[in-house]
Amino acid sequence: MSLLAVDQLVMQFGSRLIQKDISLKVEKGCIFAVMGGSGCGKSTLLKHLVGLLPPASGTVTYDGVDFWASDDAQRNALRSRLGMLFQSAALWSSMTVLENVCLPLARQTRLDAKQRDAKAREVLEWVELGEFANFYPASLSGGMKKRAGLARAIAAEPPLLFLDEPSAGLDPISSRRLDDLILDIRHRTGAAVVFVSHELPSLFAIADDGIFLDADSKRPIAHGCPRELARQDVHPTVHAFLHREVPPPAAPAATEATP
Ligand SMILES: Nc1ncnc2c1ncn2[C@@H]1O[C@H](COP(=O)(O)OP(=O)(O)OP(=O)(O)O)[C@@H](O)[C@H]1O
Repeated sequence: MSLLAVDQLVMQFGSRLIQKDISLKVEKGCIFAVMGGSGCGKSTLLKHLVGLLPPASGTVTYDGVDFWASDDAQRNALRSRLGMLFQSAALWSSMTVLENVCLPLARQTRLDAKQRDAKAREVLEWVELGEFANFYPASLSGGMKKRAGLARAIAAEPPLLFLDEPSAGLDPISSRRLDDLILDIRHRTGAAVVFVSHELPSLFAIADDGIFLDADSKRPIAHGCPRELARQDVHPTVHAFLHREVPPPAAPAATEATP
């Protein structure tokens, strides 16, 4: 049974279709990339997966339990097994970095205050922010905020982590450090990671599997490891994305000949 399985998911806002036919599986320890051009629906897909937004149809199952068919108590139990890093890191600005990282420990574990403090400090050391535990988010750089958000996402050691563009806006060295950190988290905790990214170096360096969502046809047009997809004969849009090329113009739609 897969840690996460998505079957025939349809994403829609009102009558506006965003994506359909989304099916995927994520196994323990897998780093899974959600790829696609801007606006194709990657962040929306993550929202459906982490329980923030119900899909129009289709199923999302965790260890065989259908998330959206579950009752509130079951959903909350499933949500507590997921860690999430939002694009903006979404740290609480009125709390110190340490307090931010303690939050999921208070909600999702039975640790007492002293144990929570010790665990949060350990995780902050891990992301190299040990010295910044008592800083407020406003006094951190963009890369440090991302790492603080990552520390908060992993603190309770969830088996599944969702990261929305973790390296967006980072310089190449910070981005590389974040990639190494994600690999290290997988190595240390065995967690699976689902991440959205446009960053080719990150996609090639860390993803084992993935899905490519196409904005034009509004459905996935490739499944697989980005490194392997880059070597294969794939849809021209996927090829252009993975090789950083301008895609060839789409063939004009067939029209009836006029006399
Ligand atoms: N709450 C909403 N209501 C209506 N439409 C929305 C909402 N959220 C997103 N959309 C639309 O859904 C589409 C997909 O948005 P989404 O943010 O998921 O794309 P994305 O692939 O993550 O984009 P990017 O790579 O630019 O971050 C967009 O056209 C967006 O305008």
